Amino acid sequence: MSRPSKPEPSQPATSRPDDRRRPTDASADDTTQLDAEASREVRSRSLRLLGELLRPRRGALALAGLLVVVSTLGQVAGPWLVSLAIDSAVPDLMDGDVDTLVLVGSAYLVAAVVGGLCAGAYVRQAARIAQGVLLDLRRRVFRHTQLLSLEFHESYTSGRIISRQTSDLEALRELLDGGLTGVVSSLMLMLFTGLSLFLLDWRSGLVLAVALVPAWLLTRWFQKRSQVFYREQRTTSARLIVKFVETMTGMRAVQAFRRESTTEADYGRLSEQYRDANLNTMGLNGRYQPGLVLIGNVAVAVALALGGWRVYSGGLDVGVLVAALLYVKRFFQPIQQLGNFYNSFQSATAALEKVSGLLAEEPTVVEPRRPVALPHARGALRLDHVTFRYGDGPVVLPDLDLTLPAGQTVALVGTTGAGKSTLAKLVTRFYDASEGRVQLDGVDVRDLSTTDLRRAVVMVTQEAYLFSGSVRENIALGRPGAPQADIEAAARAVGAHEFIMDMPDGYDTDVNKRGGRVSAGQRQLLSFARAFLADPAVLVLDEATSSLDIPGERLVQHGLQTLLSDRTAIIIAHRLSTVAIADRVLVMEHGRVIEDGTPDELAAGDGHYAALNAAWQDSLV
Ligand SMILES: Nc1ncnc2c1ncn2[C@@H]1O[C@H](COP(=O)(O)OP(=O)(O)OP(=O)(O)O)[C@@H](O)[C@H]1O
Repeated sequence: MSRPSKPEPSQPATSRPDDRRRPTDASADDTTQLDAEASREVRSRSLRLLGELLRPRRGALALAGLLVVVSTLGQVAGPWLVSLAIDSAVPDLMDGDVDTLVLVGSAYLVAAVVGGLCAGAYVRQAARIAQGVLLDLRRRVFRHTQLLSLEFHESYTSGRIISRQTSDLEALRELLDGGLTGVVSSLMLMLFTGLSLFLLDWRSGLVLAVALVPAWLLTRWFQKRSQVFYREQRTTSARLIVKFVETMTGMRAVQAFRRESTTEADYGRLSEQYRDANLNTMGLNGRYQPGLVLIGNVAVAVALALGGWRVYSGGLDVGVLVAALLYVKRFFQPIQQLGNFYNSFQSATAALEKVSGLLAEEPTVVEPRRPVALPHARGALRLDHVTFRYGDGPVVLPDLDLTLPAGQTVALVGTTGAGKSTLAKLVTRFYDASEGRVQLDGVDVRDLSTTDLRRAVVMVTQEAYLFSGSVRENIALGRPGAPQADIEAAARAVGAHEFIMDMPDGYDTDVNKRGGRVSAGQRQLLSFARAFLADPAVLVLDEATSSLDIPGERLVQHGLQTLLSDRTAIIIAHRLSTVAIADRVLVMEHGRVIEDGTPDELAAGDGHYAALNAAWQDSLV
């Protein structure tokens, strides 16, 4: 029997019902427009996360604050000391008194040295805080994503998860690494420079205040536009990553269905959109920055003209004018940095919103608070009036009532979409029943600890996933810490020992290196060995559909029989040979068991199984 292969987990969840998406959860994170309430919620969620990350670092933050204040004071003291030097020290020197100049000069030096040292210490301190926050976040995102139930992973594409862990964390890194440190010191510098100017000469201060009006208007204009452009930049970049990851992970399907030109065209279109979004933001910067420089220079010119006139008419000392001009000039320099920062701030806010959305997702399958201990399960299974639907979707299993005695081998057969895999996912508790319960040895699986459950029930999936590492490590996953003798015994039992010994380094062969590549059948045998070593009471097996050649199938069949021995087994069967070794066959359709009996009984009848069996027999001729 052949059937279409399952959707790759990384493929977009096009068939999933979208109506259960909440505005604040991670599935809404690709939306560019949110309504007011949703965006408030998203913002407060991001701020909560930021608070959680910063709270343990309060002391370090206070120290950074102190360092930045001292370094800024050191910087703003400069122009004021210059004015003192011009207006007092130089005249004193002309009168033969050198002390003032020495005093002012020394003060300048001390201010410069202390300011410089504190600025350096501030940068290092800020970097330590930023890196600590990023480390926490990176670990949290990874840990959390691993903890989330299969339901989440089946609906959230892997491209999007990769986006969270890479480009979103990268945006936060950029902000924390460079931007934020610079902006805090820039803001401090502007504040202190403005204050010093007003204290030194309030009339020049007024020139600055007037110049701030167009600068503020320009900045508002810039902010509004860049907000849109920046969101666009981030969404187009995320789409690009998603497309890339999906194409690469689904490469086999892409090539098999000759989708190369379509995917290339799609990717090219997304790349162009990304380029346009980048050009938009850069174009905006190209107008904002020169605008600010112009306003700053006009302010300096006006302050110079007015101040020059006042010096001429005796209302202002030259030194004060020089210092005032230095202050005005300095005031505008950091604004440009603020403009730049605003961009990375935008990306980082969007990134934080998405990351906090991911972290706000909760596992749908939760560990019981007070688990019932089941250290040695026998393997008796019961599905007690189980009804199941994915999320708010249609009912997939309606009121299924089934008893599987310990030690029975049950083959599940049925049309595609009948609910066989769903049944397997309920028994292994990757999902919880919507109604009714699944029991193992009379205990509801929701009351078992994950450790007991995973020890008692093991699932061998179609893909027979191998982790990077040696053959030995891959088998040992069944029982971590198992001695070599047990690993080898497991491999021998399922018939994998011979081909393992033929590999370049035997059990130490790396499965991902050349020479370590294994065939589909061998891969299955390795996963059987892993399950054999785990020795569970219940085995759930999604039999591979890949057409093995006859010797390969025989090998796998033999391995399978040893693996089953006398444990309870549920096999989603695709081969007649597997069904034949089962004690019982369940034929499923639309989530219901429509036939139930031994293979011989059912084959002798005139139901679905008999027809299926006849077709199988014919295909063997
Ligand atoms: N993660 C999911 N989210 C929503 N619906 C799902 C999900 N997985 C499966 N379904 C739906 O549930 C129904 C049963 O699917 P299931 O995979 O259990 O069938 P199956 O009998 O194992 O089919 P196949 O032999 O093709 O694997 C199908 O209609 C399918 O579309």
